[in-house]
Amino acid sequence: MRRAHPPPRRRQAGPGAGEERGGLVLANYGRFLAVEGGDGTVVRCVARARLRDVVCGDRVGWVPDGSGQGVVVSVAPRHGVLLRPDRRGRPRPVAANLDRVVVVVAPQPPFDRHLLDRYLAAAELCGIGAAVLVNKADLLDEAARADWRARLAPYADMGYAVAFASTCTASGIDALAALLAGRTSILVGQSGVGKSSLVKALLPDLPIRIGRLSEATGLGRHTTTATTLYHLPRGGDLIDSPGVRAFALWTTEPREVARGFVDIARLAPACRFADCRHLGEPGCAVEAAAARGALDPERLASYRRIVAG
Ligand SMILES: Nc1nc2c(ncn2[C@@H]2O[C@H](COP(=O)(O)OP(=O)(O)OP(=O)(O)O)[C@@H](O)[C@H]2O)c(=O)[nH]1
Ligand SMILES: [Zn+2]
Repeated sequence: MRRAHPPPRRRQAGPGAGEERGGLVLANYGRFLAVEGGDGTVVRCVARARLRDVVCGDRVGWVPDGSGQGVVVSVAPRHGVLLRPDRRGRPRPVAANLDRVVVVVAPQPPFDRHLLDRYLAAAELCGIGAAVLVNKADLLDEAARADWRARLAPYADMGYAVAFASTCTASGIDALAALLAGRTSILVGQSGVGKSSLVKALLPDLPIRIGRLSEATGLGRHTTTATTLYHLPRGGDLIDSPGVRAFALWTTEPREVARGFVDIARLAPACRFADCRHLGEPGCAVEAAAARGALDPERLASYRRIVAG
């Protein structure tokens, strides 16, 4: 539960304490954060102990500690926090202030529809918009591309942007850059679909940026595995999260899971029972819609698989 009243904010005061400045968390290395100050410089910071889970994408207030490092003393209210379950299954933030989750799929490794549904449900539950990107489009002839369009048509109908790209031929990369411009996005998807390749295609100077970051933070070997925010050349930011690209939902509670399925959530108010779980109850409008072809039966199957745990 959120507290009705936030605890009073302790003021940083006294000799030697710098003035509070605004910053953006570029990366989180566990104990240390890389914070970009207003002037674009990057400072290594630690967060006040009471500030739990300061993550990549957070807008923070920080003060210099007098030795070239900083202390994060406040975190601005967030929107679009992507969660993932920790080892005990409790939701923990991965990144904050996200506008879009881009779910990357590809002809190779074999497409896993259930996984796509899980990613989209996670984005919905976190209140973040989502898009589906078919990478490795170079492997698709015209007929195969039409198959993919048909397969993803239900998602386009739900309002998700569907795009094609290839990092090999560079086709679709410009369109992807346009889709990402002006927003903060994160790429997720199963291992091997080409997320690293896409990040490299979108940020041609990636090794230089990683070098700058590790220089500024003095945390060389951590910088390639940490969740990191990069400014995109055309505006907007891309968060690359190598360690957390595959994630499960943190809930199997039917009503909560159903909120993650926009097509099911739209139908649910017509179910006979207000607390219908869409698991075979009489008068279930969701099941009826799947039976008459108004709901993709595979979406209902995905929903039921998540609820089954
Ligand atoms: N044909 C084809 N292969 C690609 C394309 N993009 C990436 N690949 C290949 O797909 C394989 C996996 O690419 P990665 O970028 O490492 O995939 P990833 O999704 O980052 O994988 P993880 O790091 O395991 O999550 C590599 O062998 C790439 O060369 C593409 O557009 N077309
Ligand atoms: Zn129902």
